[in-house]
Amino acid sequence: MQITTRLEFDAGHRIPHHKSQCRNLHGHRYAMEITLSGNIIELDGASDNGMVMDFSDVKAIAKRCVVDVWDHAFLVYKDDTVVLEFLRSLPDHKTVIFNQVPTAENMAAEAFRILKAEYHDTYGTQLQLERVRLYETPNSWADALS
Ligand SMILES: Nc1nc2c(c(=O)[nH]1)N=C([C@H](O)[C@H](O)COP(=O)(O)OP(=O)(O)OP(=O)(O)O)CN2
Ligand SMILES: [Zn+2]
Repeated sequence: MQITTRLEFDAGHRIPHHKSQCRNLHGHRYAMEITLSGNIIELDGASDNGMVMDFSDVKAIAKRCVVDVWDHAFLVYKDDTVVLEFLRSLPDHKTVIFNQVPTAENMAAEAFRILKAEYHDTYGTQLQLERVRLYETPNSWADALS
């Protein structure tokens, strides 16, 4: 069985050497879909009986580990020195430094890497993270898969 839940956040970024307008500083309303697989919990009386994992618990982990970190931050590539220097000049600015250019692909891969370690198979139901889908716009997304 697979389940998917969706969270949204706002962030700024740029793609430094992009051939077109994405080299400019700009932002997106990102959406992130988390897909988990596992057997359904069968435990009479448990809050999550009949679920792979409670959606609220799936979201709480994704929020704490990724969304709250990236929301209303500027996501900057570590070698984008001119922008990094500028961001460092702003007092208390929320900046997240990426080891790769913050494309939808690299963001999905980074979110997957972070979250994979956070969803634990506590009931022995083979629970595991299957996919992180990161929408950069309503029309374009990247999938990081297990
Ligand atoms: N494979 C990828 N291509 C592009 C990425 C990316 O992360 N992966 N990112 C960008 C830019 O960040 C840009 O902001 C998005 O590009 P684009 O789809 O052209 O933007 P639109 O506003 O035209 O998108 P709509 O879907 O029409 O709203 C570029 N390419
Ligand atoms: Zn963009």
